Amino acid sequence: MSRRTTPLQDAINHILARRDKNSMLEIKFINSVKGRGIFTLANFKQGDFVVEYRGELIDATEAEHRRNLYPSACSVFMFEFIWKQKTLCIDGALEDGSFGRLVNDEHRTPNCRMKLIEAEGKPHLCLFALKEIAAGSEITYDYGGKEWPWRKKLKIASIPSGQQCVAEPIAHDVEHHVISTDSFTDRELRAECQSSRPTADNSEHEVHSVGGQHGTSSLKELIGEVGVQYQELSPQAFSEELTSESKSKEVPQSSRAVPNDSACECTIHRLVFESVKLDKCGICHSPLTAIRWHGLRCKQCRCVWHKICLQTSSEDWDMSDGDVSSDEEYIPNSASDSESSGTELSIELPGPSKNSHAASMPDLCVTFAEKEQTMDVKNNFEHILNDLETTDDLHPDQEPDSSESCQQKTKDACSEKSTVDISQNESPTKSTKLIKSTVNFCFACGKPQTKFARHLETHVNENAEVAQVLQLPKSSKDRKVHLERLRNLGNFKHNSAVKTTGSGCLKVKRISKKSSSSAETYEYCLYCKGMISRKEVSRHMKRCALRPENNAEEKLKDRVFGIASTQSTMSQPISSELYSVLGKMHKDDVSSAIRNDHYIMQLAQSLFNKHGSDRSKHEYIRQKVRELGRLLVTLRHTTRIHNMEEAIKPANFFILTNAVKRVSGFDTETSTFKAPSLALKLGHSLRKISDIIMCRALMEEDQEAIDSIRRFHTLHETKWSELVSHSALSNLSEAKYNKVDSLPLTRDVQKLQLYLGQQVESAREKLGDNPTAGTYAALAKVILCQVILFNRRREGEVARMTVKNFEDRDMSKLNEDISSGLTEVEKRLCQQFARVELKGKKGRKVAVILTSDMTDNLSLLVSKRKECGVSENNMYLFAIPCSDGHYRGQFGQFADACGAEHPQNLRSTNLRKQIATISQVMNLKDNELDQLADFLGHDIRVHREYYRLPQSTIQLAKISKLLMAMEKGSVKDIQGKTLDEIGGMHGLYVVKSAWCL
Ligand SMILES: C[S@@+](CC[C@H](N)C(=O)[O-])C[C@H]1O[C@@H](n2cnc3c(N)ncnc32)[C@H](O)[C@@H]1O
Repeated sequence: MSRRTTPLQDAINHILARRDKNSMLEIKFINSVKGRGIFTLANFKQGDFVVEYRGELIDATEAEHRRNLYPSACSVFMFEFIWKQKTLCIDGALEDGSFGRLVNDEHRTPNCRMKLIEAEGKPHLCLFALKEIAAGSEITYDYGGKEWPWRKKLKIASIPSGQQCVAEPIAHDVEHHVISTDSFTDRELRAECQSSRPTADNSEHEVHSVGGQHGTSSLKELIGEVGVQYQELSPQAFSEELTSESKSKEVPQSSRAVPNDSACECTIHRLVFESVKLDKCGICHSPLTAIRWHGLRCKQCRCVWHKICLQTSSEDWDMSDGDVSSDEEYIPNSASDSESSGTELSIELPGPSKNSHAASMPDLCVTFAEKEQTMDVKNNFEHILNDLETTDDLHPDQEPDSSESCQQKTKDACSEKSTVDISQNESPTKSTKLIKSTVNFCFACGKPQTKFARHLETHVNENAEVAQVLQLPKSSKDRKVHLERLRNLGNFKHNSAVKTTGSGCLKVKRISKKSSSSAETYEYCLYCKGMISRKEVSRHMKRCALRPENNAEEKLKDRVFGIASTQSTMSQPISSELYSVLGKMHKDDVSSAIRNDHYIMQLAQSLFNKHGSDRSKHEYIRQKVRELGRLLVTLRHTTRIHNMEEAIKPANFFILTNAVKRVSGFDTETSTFKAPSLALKLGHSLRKISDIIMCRALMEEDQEAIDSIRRFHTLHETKWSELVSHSALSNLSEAKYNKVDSLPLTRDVQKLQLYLGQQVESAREKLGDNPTAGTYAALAKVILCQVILFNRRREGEVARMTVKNFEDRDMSKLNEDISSGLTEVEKRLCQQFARVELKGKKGRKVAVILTSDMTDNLSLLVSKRKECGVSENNMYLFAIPCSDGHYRGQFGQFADACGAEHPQNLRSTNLRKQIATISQVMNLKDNELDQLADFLGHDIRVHREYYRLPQSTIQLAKISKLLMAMEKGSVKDIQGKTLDEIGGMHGLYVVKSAWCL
């Protein structure tokens, strides 16, 4: 009996294979504070190897160098330890899809413990189960140390985790003794796991020695060892650790929660509002994107945060200094100037963090309602975060309120409550907070302003548009309209950045008290670009001062889509026609993700540019973008990637492929996809998106982005096939193995033909007697099937035939010269039949032949359109009354009713196969076969390859004759004969052949 692999061996196997236990573990997004975590899919036993903390092994100097280079959110992944008297580090900053780097801290009841394992002469960090771990549990271990902010017993755990970047490496509680694979046995490991199960009180101090130094040290010794280890690892960090300790004693209780960033010693952050590029928010860790976003940066420690993240965690921050003004621009306190709209709002974005904010963070607005906290925050954040001021709703089309009345409203609102949390009425899952604001973002410099018109004066010399607007008379309507436009433009740009990065606050134009507070319920006005509640947007657009006169005919019902329609000179504008195409999608998180992703919308626009004029392709466009939308939703749920631009980054390639596999139902055990074609389609779409980003980068001359996309292309070309498409293609072809052919029987087809003929007759009579939408529909549906069946044409091609196609049918007389080459029967047929040309698959011209009866019936149908309620705008011949669509040629109901033996085989695809196959039996000449293929709209190559006698039949009936002849050694008998001719002569062999025994 084979021995069970020991945990140690198991660890080493996984180390050497650089593999995680993919079938036993999974990544899950927990909340925006903790981020992702690793969860079990199966049970683990005590002592089992769970996962390796993989990354790049580097020395202390390189680690130091990288720590200075990395944004703080990346350096939390650097895990330092001592090995053979040397300080080394595993740098897990690269999002390589491995699991170990995502395991979170738990110091009271961790279920795993970190061990050093030596394999191939190198140290590896591995987690082993401290106890039985049931499926569905989060894997945790004790990071060690004491100063992790999330451990503090404060109300929230929302301290910027990125802040511990420098202190973190020394705080990871890895065993500081090297565990050599020689001296370290599994028994020891298991025993050690048992003995080292930490208790709530002492877990932080427990360090166990195994391997070289067996036995357990006393607590005192261990604390000493940890101290020594601190000094050995990073003296600077150690002293900073001490400094922060002592500082925490000096500052008031509330400031203890200020992240003790040992790099900056910031107990008080000095915030400025800045446009940042590569840094991740210190709280939610997103985004890391080439697109700039607006964040608050501490002037001292250079850390950045999203405004909303900071707001949410602000109750634990000591900002007593109050120095939170921008470097260049002081943002005044509250009063809006006469030209500030004073009506703006900020909305927290929906997204992966939405629920988690609701679940795990204190509700900011509720917190502010508590008196003491309100004072703290008001004193310290007001200048920058004055979104929290309240003003009443204003209609933007109305004249703005005077500053006095605005202030009065502010006071009124404040007296009720410091802020108004409209979302409190909403369900907890829809926890979008609406925070009233007087801030507008300047379109020129991107900074938030409360005195917008006054601020614009600073741009008067550099921007002709601003100069023009500001020279208009102060109280003129024109000036107000143009200021409003510029205000919206700045907010629109801001929102675009927020949406692209997937996090932050959206500025909306005004809030409807009736409507939901979810950001998804806000849309853009096509004219002024103001963001308005969906319910009100049509009404607003009718009256929008910026609506051009020639837009009067524009259908206001057309959906105004989301913010991803970001219009920049480097991206193509999203057309209102595309909005209405996408507006027909089912409203769910996928469609929301689509409309809020800039590059999915850009891809949709490209598809629309190509195929938009063909209405039948609209569904295809929707399908394409929905595939990507599903991928994006998966990425958002399982990773920190929020948008397609981030997903396309080379560093995220593995994450992306994993997400594609997940969406396509990849099973790691069997290496099969549930939806292999989806995986392939996503590969193509991602490539297209990367091309779109490349185009933008080329236009912007953004070398960084160009290089990044080139690297992505290289990865896509070299790795995609290995990771995704190869398996997907094999799955697809394997699915066709041994598939039973389901060709319809000729007698079934005849029954169907007969039945359809009868149905046409009765439907025709009914329509003649009583022309209603119902009788019209009955005739349209049955003739459609009749035409499809007769022509063996693709269902969609006939169904999309237009009235014009029908009216333009070829009714010309037969050319005399041509007719001389035809037989009598053929001539008669030409006189009887009409031929209609249509656009078929891949834009090929295909023909439909109509018998004289069919032509008569279709003419009747056309003549009754108006009476039966078919809209004049509906161009389809088989139009649905009161709709702009057409009927589908579905045989199902007719096939069931006609008495066929195998009604399930009576489908348009099978009927096409039947004619193609029977044509083989007829032994048509090559040119005849090509004519048939042309008529059927088949690519000739495809036709020859696929629509012949079922391969099995050909092999059994024909090739076998050849093989048997060869087996019998009678090759000379079959010389010069076709496969068919061999038949009779060698029939005898069939019985005698060994092949048949
Ligand atoms: C090595 S990473 C772990 C993976 C991380 N959760 C992620 O999604 O990338 C360490 C970071 O995770 C977060 N973290 C780990 N344990 C946590 C806990 N118990 N509570 C809150 N945040 C935690 C902190 O932000 C920390 O800086």
